Amino acid sequence: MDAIETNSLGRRFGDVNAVESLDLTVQKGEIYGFLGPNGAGKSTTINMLLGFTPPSSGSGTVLGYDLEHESVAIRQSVGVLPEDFGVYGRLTARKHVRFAIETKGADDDPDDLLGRVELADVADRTAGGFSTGMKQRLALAMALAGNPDLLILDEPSSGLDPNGAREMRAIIREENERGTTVFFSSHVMEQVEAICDRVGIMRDGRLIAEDAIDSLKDRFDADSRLVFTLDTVADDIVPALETMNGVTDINADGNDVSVVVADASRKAPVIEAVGASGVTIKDIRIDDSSLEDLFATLTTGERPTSRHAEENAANTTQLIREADQ
Ligand SMILES: Nc1ncnc2c1ncn2[C@@H]1O[C@H](COP(=O)(O)OP(=O)(O)OP(=O)(O)O)[C@@H](O)[C@H]1O
Repeated sequence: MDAIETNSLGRRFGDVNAVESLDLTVQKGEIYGFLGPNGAGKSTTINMLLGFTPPSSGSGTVLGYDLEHESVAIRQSVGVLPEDFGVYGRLTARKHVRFAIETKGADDDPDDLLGRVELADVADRTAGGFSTGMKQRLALAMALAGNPDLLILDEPSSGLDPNGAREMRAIIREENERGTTVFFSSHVMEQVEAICDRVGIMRDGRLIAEDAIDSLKDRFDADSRLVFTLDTVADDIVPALETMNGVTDINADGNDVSVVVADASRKAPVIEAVGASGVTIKDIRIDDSSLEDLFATLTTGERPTSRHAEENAANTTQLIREADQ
């Protein structure tokens, strides 16, 4: 049994097809990133999964429960972090969590749940004075009540600074390592690339791609760019590279030569060819397509226009990966 399965699930609001013919499969134990720009249909999908919005067509199950007829059981079994979560300013963190435990009819120790989100030290403080990151983590502690097999997190990192987002990712990973399936929606691509096993990308109510991130990059011809800084650019180097198999674009600018290859396996032959041409390579920079590029390609049909934006995206992803290690 999959954690989430939908079959041709759809929801219309008047003329708007908010979600259309959605076939989604989230396997047990995975971290699944549900991506899409504003208005793509992510929240409507989550609301249907939780039984808050009835579907106009199709069907689905969450943890084996039918989403139309067993939504109470779904809400009892799933931990949810809603996008618009608000705290009760005068209640302590512990009281928030105790409330969630009682609502679920569970018997967790509130301090244990607060410890799992790094809030044990502030259990007696009122939540009104918490930072955005602390509020998000408090909401996550509440979602953990009842030891859910599935966590549905709607934009869990929204409004967080890089440190807050990193803490959130570490906690999500820990919960996943305890065996919890995680389904989270986001439009922050780097967050998803840094943590998810698989992603599904929504556009205009439809799931336009679903796969492991690396496979998605392969499938959508994500390219790699090599930027060489040479001691001198010999006249024949650009024509020689142009004839190489897999090279799709070349630009020479001063002593910099930038070469785009269609897939990552073509990088090594290009580096060898430049080395063998007799020039001295002073520096090589490699930019692999990031999920940000892929997302832009899939959701707008265009590659990012600014090289700078691409570099930023690649660098940010790298920084997030390094920071998480
Ligand atoms: N209650 C509603 N009544 C009318 N239209 C709605 C309603 N809820 C959603 N929609 C429309 O359905 C489409 C999908 O919206 P949805 O909120 O699911 O997208 P989303 O991907 O979650 O976007 P965001 O990232 O902005 O939250 C949008 O065109 C939205 O305007």
